[in-house]
Amino acid sequence: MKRDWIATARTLSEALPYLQRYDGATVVIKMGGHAMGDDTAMAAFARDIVLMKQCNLHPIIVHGGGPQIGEMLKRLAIRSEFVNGLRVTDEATVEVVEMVLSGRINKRIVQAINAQGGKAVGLSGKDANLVICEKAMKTVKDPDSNIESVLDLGLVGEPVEMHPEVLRTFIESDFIPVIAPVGAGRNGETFNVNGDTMAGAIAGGMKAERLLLLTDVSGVKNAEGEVITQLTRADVETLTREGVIRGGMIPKTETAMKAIDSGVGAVVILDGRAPHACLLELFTEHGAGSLIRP
Ligand SMILES: Nc1ncnc2c1ncn2[C@@H]1O[C@H](COP(=O)(O)OP(=O)(O)O)[C@@H](O)[C@H]1O
Ligand SMILES: CC(=O)N[C@@H](CCC(=O)OP(=O)(O)O)C(=O)O
Repeated sequence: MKRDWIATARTLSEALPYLQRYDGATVVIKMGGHAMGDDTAMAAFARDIVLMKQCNLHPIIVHGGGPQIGEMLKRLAIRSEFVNGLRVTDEATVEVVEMVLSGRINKRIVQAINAQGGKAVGLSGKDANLVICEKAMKTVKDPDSNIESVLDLGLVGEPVEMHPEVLRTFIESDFIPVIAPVGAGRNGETFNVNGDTMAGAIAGGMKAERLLLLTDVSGVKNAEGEVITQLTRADVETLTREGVIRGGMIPKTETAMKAIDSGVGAVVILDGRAPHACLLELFTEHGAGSLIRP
């Protein structure tokens, strides 16, 4: 028993250099819909976020909710399809997307953080014009003919303008922002934004030290299924061309590249279902997942 206490004290002591490194740092944490666990796992995640804030880090949470949107669309008998990890979104779909993301999921996370003694505030890209979007224009290249075509994904938004002042105000007053990936259009449209894309835009706008993308795999895997611990831009391009990075991993790696170009210190793609994933990544030498840095 005594030895356990000493080990606990040693772990706390070993956190000192990391606490010093991240003192006052902004860390954007994106929790994917697949990484959201049951109430116990959510409470543990929320506790770790409150601990970070207590240690003078400034966590900003951006969440997804793809599987939960999918369930609701199914109940409402609305068909849905994904192209390159993005949901083709019509008017009926975007209504459901906003309801599920800004409503149920956002408030679940807010409540979980508040239950641990934090002060969380739920927002979407619409609040204070945080994230203004335009219709996403995605191009795909046919690998055989090399011909490029533009995809029409409907009301899928690409962030084009950020107004992060509201986040700074909240952070300075010790609030923890929890952001749903819904964006405002310039002509009153509501846009469905991929959660990773939203997290990247927020991290870029805030020049965050770290962007953590929490998902349901332990990192970016190679063709043999092994996690690649460090990735360069060239690695990402090759793996995507070869189809090893596909589906939901495409918006994550694209986001990582863009975030780094906008001044984010580093991006980590890691398994959010692992207990204390964020604390291990930030405060110990046992960081897990795939690290992408400039
Ligand atoms: N090279 C790869 N390495 C790891 N996962 C990959 C890769 N290519 C595709 N994936 C898929 O991407 C998924 C993560 O994306 P997604 O389902 O959108 O997660 P989230 O809901 O957490 O955003 C993984 O569960 C995996 O099936
Ligand atoms: C355009 C687009 O695909 N939007 C996503 C938004 C939610 C999301 O990104 O959720 P995850 O992080 O859990 O995947 C969607 O409709 O599913």
